[in-house]
Amino acid sequence: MTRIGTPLSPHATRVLLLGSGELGKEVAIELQRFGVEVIAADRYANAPAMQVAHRSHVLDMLDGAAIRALIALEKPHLVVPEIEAISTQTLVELEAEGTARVIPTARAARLTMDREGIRRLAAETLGLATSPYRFVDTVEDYRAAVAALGIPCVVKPVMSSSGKGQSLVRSDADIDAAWEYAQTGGRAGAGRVIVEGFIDFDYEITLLTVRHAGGTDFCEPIGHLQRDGDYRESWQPQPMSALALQRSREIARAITDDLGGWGLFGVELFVKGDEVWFSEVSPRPHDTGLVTLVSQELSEFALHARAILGLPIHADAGGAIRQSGPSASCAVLAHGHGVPVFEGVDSALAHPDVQLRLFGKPRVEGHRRVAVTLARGDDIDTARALARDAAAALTVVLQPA
Ligand SMILES: Nc1ncnc2c1ncn2[C@@H]1O[C@H](COP(=O)(O)OP(=O)(O)OP(=O)(O)O)[C@@H](O)[C@H]1O
Ligand SMILES: NCC(=O)N[C@@H]1O[C@H](COP(=O)([O-])[O-])[C@@H](O)[C@H]1O
Ligand SMILES: [Mg+2]
Repeated sequence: MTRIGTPLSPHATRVLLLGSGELGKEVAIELQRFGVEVIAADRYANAPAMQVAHRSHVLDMLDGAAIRALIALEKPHLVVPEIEAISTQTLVELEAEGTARVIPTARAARLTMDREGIRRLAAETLGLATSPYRFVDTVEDYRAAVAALGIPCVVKPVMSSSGKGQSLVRSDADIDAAWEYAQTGGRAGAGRVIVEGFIDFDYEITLLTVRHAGGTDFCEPIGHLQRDGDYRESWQPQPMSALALQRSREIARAITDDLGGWGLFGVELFVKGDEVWFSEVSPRPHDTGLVTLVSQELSEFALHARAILGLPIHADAGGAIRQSGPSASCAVLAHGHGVPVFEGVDSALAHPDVQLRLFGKPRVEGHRRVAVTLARGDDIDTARALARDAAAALTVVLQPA
């Protein structure tokens, strides 16, 4: 029997979000709908999820003592990581002490924080197909890895996300710049790098996989387009051969069973014909899964909220979560410095099958995703075109604070 209390009372069910970006904002909204007391934390003030939480905290989440103090103060029933950049070692300790229940598990947060942890688990322990890879710490070892894996290859800091510090080495001329970018673009400064052989896939997917009290279920596959290692468009369902879908589900089940716990995972896979490679996994809602805000009755955020609370999730006879038909999302990026102001919001919403989320990020310094457009269509191409057109109708003006 699952019980949920009343927020802001001694009987509250408290959830602490570690990370408060656009994905956490939607999770917070879904938890609010169940009357959960939501506490949002991040490295900066007025982060998107903080704007819809009961209260918030600003801290360096890579500082273990700060995480420990926050959990001692708030005594959350559940700790929900929303980004990778957290002192996950502290989460492992707090979970072992019985002080915190981490979603899905502290070990999953620790392994996926670092590309080395999750890659060695997937490829070496579970024997899943991945790109060939090497981890290197010095420029000499890096050059040897590029020579061994061949060009093209992909270079990434072990601690980074959304393509930060990532490059595709297409020729000898790119080798040194890719190393430099990996040393400066990672989230934890200079450090270890993964060099991956390039997979010449036909398409790539995110297979949203939800582990819940009643078992494991899958969403329809989400296709996506990435540029500079960051997502620009996603759509659902991605057409796939029956065999490729079956293999994708087998890989997703293997990796999520090993990580364990309850919650929604984004399993990233490369597909060529019937062949499938594991790329990486987020033990939390995925940016490409923003499309589920219009493509599913229960979005990935609603599924995450249900799963972590131990509530029922229902799949259809084919084993997939109910889906509403061809849908797409398009990321809106801002470039420059200042406070976003969105012009043309009415034009973006001129079509009846288009929706929009403006994240409310307080500032942009450089490049930042600040909104997403969402569309339904008779087919994937129509949905994608509608989402792109809506994004093009928006102008993000960056104003002085
Ligand atoms: N070995 C590879 N071969 C071909 N393409 C790759 C390879 N590795 C990465 N890519 C491309 O770069 C994209 C981003 O890579 P990856 O998911 O590892 O980065 P990330 O920084 O973790 O991104 P995010 O946090 O948004 O998931 C992939 O979705 C894929 O399009
Ligand atoms: N690919 C991971 C991803 O999309 N994460 C999402 O982006 C936010 C960080 O955005 P920011 O860099 O603009 O602060 C995170 O908090 C999360 O919501
Ligand atoms: Mg990725």
